[in-house]
Formats: sequence, structure tokens, C-alpha cells
Amino acid sequence: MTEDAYAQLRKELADLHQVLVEAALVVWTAGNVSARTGDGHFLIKPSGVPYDALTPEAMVLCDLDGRPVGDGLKPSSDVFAHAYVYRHRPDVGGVVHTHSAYATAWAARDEPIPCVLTAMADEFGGEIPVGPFALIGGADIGKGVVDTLAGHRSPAVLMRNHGVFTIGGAPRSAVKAAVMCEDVARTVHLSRQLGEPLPMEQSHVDALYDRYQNAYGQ
Ligand SMILES: O=C(CO)[C@@H](O)[C@@H](O)COP(=O)(O)O
Repeated sequence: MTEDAYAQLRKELADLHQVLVEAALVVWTAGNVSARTGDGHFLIKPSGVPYDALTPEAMVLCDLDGRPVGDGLKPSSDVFAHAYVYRHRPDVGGVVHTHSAYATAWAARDEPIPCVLTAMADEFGGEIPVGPFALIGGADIGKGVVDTLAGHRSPAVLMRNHGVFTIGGAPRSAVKAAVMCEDVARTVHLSRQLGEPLPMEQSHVDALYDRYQNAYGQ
């Protein structure tokens, strides 16, 4: 990648962290976004740095084993999880992790979010599944993300007792999935306060997913 392309990606990554803040998906320093560079590396947020100090230059360049390249800040604690996803999902260009409140509440209960809304069918194509618990700091979280999402159309997974991981072809798509995940986690939770939400027919879920993925928008 050219220096200009790197500079642009660093800026995009810094800006996407601000989107997480604006959407109230993260607090303090918890949560991170990474972006595949296209030349066998990825950029990721540095560990424990407050969001208002996340400049483009602060983003840490790592190889696909999660090892930082060159000098700089220490990468996110989730660097090996992100690296695992990039190694095993060549289609993924961006990964996001948050502890967004409603979705993480479902994760704490080890309960998938059932597909009971058109917005869920559109973006997730079915339920949002739960992945296994894994300690922070290793690749096990990444393996849990990859293994769980293999059986789903969803770009989001609720990691048990932890929080949300989302993937996308580009970092912005992964951020979008994180925003949508929290939105539907909240709505389905609210619906359950009123009674049991009604399931949707599989053929309707399929039709909605197809329309949104292939025909929606400009
Ligand atoms: O999930 C957790 C901790 O529970 C971490 O991902 C989170 O605090 C973010 O840490 P980093 O600042 O990215 O190292």
C-alpha cells in the first residue's frame, strides 16, 4: 500500500472509533476497531488509550499473527482475536468489538437474539448467535467468533459473558453491524417486556435479507 493509502486508512480507523463513541456503543477505553491493510497486515486501536486521544498516527500496524510492526504504542488487548479472524476469513476487511449495553446483556445471559424484526432479517439474515466464553488476550476469542459465525449469515456474534464482535468486508460495514446489533438488541429486549415477540417465517426472513443485501439503496 502507498503511504497515502495508509494515511487514509489510519484516518478512517480513527474516525470510526468516534462513530462508536457517538453511537454510545463504548465507554472509557473498552472496545476497538481494526482494518485490514491489503498487504498482509492490519491496523488496530492501541490498548487503553482514551477515544479522544485516538489520532490516526496512534493506530498500531500489526502482522496477521498480531505482532506489532515497528515502533509505536502497544496494540489492543484483542489484537490476537482480530488477527485470528483476518487469518481465517479472507473476506473480512474490518473487525469491531464493543460492550454495547443491550447486546452485552444478551451475551451475559448466553442467549441469542431471535430474528423477530425486519431490520434483523435485513442486516443479520436470522438470529444473532452467541459464541463461547474465552479469556481476553489470546486467539481463542477470534476462534470463537469465526467458528460461531460459520453457521450464520449474521456479521455479529455475542461472545458469552463478554460483548459483541462484528465483521465486515470493510471496517465501516463492521461498525454498521455493531450499531445495528445494539439497536435490535434493545428493541427485542423492549418487546419482551410486553410479552413474547412473534417469530418470523423463514421465507420472509430470506426474502428480506435478499432484498436488503442485493437491491436496497442506491
Ligand atoms: O473486552 C475487553 C475487556 O473486557 C477489552 O477488549 C477492552 O477493554 C478493550 O481493550 P483495549 O483498550 O482495546 O486493549
